[in-house]
Amino acid sequence: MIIEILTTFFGICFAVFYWQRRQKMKIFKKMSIPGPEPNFLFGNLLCFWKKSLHSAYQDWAKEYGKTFGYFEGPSPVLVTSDVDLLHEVLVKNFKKFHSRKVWPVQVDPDNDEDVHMFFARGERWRRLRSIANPAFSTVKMRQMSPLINQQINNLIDVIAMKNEQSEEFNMYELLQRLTLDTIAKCGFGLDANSVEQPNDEYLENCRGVINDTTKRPILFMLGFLFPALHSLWINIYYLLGKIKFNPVIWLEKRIEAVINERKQQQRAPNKSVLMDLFLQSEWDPQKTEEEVLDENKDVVDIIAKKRFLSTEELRSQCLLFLLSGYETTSTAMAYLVYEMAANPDMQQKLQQEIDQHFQTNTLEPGYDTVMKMEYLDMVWCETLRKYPLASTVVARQCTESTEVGGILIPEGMIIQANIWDVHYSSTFWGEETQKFDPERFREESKRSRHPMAWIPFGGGPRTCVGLRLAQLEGKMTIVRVFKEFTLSLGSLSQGPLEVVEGATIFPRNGVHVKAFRR
Ligand code: HEM
Repeated sequence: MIIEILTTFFGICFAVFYWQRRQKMKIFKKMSIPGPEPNFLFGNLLCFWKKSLHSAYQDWAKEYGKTFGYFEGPSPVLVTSDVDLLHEVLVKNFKKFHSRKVWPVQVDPDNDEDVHMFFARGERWRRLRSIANPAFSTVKMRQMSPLINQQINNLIDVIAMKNEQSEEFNMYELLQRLTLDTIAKCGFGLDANSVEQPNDEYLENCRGVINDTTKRPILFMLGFLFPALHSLWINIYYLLGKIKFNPVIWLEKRIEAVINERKQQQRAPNKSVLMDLFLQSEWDPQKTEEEVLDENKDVVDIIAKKRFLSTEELRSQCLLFLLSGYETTSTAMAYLVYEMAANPDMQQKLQQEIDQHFQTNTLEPGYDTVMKMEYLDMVWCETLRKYPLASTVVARQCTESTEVGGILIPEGMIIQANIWDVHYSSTFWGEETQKFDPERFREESKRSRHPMAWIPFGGGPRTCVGLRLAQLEGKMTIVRVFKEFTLSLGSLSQGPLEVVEGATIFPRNGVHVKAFRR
């Protein structure tokens, strides 16, 4: 009898659950948006078991057109490579699309304390972003140039050594070390030298964070399948971190120690160090909101509030900059190096431009000179067109139902930009989109192109805040490496470059090269 009652009870629960899911999954049909048929439990998530997001999106775009819908568990995601629709969502209607996609195992963007700019939304995002923006101004970039040059010196020394020993080496690995040292110096005033120290703890743990999602696939899958149980998944995540080593928690603690050390030193803030800018904005945790506002009577309340970060936000913001400063720029440079080594004629052209701007070997390229170099810019832009390595993060959640491009988007729906499809579209880039061709970025062709045709850094008010730093560091490094060396592909990087998707899309086996002194 009890067994029959239990069976009936669970049967009814399952039927209700099944019916509700199926109802939710009718949404794209009601909107007349095509897409792959979802499974009632997984949605279309099982497709990503074998394929990365960006390649599945490209395949689906071929089958269903520029705009289609799929499901992550029960959550609908509208994917689009329609540049007008993207412009509406990212730029024109930003007010209703200011939120990013909320991942199943991440902090609550509105209620948790330790939220950084990437996850924040609404007013909180506005405040965090307005504090971070000045750190990436042109003036700051000029101030950071000498610090970046110091870090590149170490890289050049290592390449010179490899050259003397006629050794093939993984340039991607070295570039990761360089970008970590640079963000450590420019971001936190730390003298790291992971370029010359193979087992650097920061590097190991940053790599650990980037690979974190792939280490807990079951937890992340559960999070996608049952998003309503968000707080359960996040608690399990932290619990696992206590039982088993978690690099995120390790880095958070180290950052906290660095913050405390810097506070105790009580020295004048260094204008070129990001953390000092944040420290000046820290809300003294001992003070109440009224006291802070009282001390800032000269400014209107809301503006006074806008100037401050909580201690938890400060720590999270620093961790965000450490990770984003390290991973993305090194990957972009690795692709650029690969293309230059694979295309010696273009490498030679780049070297000619470098030689025109820098006559001697003892060069210290700064912001103003590298920004003037036209061919370097064309090579940089074409690299990011061919390899939009952070494309999967360009997504927005609709916070208020609205019509865009003739489609009524309901509140809560995710709009995902299909950047690979845009960057490989023959409409903007001609027929040979697989070919690496910097000439696409000659000034005159740039002018006539749609503003959303090239968006490796995303678009609208939430576009990448570190764009200028990435560009400066990337270009300065390339100038110095190719001024001194000619690179050719090593035996381990012959053949087409295989890419793999993690936090970014990166070369699976690195970029192996041989260096020859010029
Ligand atoms: C080549 C290098 C880089 C690429 C390709 C890249 C790409 C991106 C992309 C696609 C986004 C999402 C934009 C959107 O949703 O519209 C983003 C956001 C962001 N990036 Fe970068 N990035 C790079 C370097 C950096 C660096 C060096 C930093 C900091 C030191 C940084 C910090 C951030 C932050 C904080 C955000 C979040 C902005 C917000 O939500 O307001 N990025 N980046």
